[in-house]
Amino acid sequence: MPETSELRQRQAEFAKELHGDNVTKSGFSALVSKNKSAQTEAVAKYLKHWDGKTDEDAERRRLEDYNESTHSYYNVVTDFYEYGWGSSFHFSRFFKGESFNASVARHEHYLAYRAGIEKNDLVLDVGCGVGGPARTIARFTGCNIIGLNNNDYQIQKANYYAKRDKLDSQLSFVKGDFMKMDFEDNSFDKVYAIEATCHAPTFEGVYGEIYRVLKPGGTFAVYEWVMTENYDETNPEHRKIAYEIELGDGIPKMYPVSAARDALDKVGFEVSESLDLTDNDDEIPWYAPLSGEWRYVNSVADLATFFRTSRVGRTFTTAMVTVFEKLGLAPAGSASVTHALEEAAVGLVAGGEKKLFTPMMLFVARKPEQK
Ligand SMILES: CC(C)=CCC[C@@H](C)[C@H]1CC[C@H]2C3=C(CC[C@]12C)[C@@]1(C)CC[C@H](O)C[C@@H]1CC3
Ligand SMILES: C[S@@+](CC[C@H](N)C(=O)[O-])C[C@H]1O[C@@H](n2cnc3c(N)ncnc32)[C@H](O)[C@@H]1O
Repeated sequence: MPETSELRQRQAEFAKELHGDNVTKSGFSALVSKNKSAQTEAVAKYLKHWDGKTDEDAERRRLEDYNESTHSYYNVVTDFYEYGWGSSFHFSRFFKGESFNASVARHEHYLAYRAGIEKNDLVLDVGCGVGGPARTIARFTGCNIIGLNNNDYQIQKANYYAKRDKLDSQLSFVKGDFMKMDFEDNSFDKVYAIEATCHAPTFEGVYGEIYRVLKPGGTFAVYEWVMTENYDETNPEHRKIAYEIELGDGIPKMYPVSAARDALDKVGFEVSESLDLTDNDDEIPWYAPLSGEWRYVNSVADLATFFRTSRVGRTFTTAMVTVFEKLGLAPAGSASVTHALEEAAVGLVAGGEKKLFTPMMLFVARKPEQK
């Protein structure tokens, strides 16, 4: 069910009740500052469909509730993401000698390069998070970016960070559902999406909206989350891994790469690139931080990140949050969020190791000039 004006208003009011007005906090200090009853409600809204079932009816319920479910997911995980990962909520390739932050930035630069983004372009970032990639790409290209996001808390943070970094003349972040955008047809020179459109109930729905708002001749570039051609939905072990990724990452349904590729064709794009960036012989795999393999650490600066993302670090965080919750310092339900995130980590690493899943299926597509 796409966003309605009533849903938009209700989500904005709920976000204010849950997070308050202070978006400068992150991590644990943000967690303990939440309105406790609102946080418990947000956790329940996120987890209500995750009952272990993968039958058609369960999938239908999750797909129908995609907007509220994803909005709730990011209400309860954003502070954990910033604490454990930073302000760019995506994976990247890693190269020896390159720091975690350098890898993240290079991954964003590469997408901007493949999208052909130029100075003064008006660019749409679909599912913009707290604006990490938009800040990097705006600095890298000199373009102007509008970030679209259906999570109020993240939009507030993104606008705050843009002002803090003196990028607010190039960047703005607005509320909206990428399945039903408020933008006019043919509004943007370029569009990109980084690990966001996988939250859509259908690729055709979100890609169709992206096609509509892109100018004729414009380019769309995306890092998409898909199951690879090795994935077999009828294989219980495979389906369990996909379910862990869906549950732990707030995704109503993980689709195969063919579904994304077919959707691009169906809505009218001319696809010039379709490349799984994990299909390589990199010494350090994209899931390295979640694997807990310390041999992958490239620099002292990365030790804190690798600790927080490793199984040991995740267990420590879960233990801390559990104690905070028992002492009444953290809202009820906070520990269950860390358990869901643990499922995400386990499913993502398994999906990566078995080559059943990729978080960086690169598609580059063009909207034809008007005939
Ligand atoms: C949800 C989508 C489409 C993309 C997000 C990709 C990643 C940024 C996240 C996926 C799993 C997340 C986890 C964490 C940070 C962000 C992710 C890697 C934690 C390391 C944050 C700290 C917690 O204690 C453990 C989390 C494990 C999962
Ligand atoms: C994993 S985060 C990636 C954020 C950002 N692209 C980055 O790389 O940091 C996915 C983003 O998609 C947004 N999102 C999910 N469903 C959405 C929807 N229906 N409409 C707009 N944004 C949505 C989430 O709120 C979140 O900001």
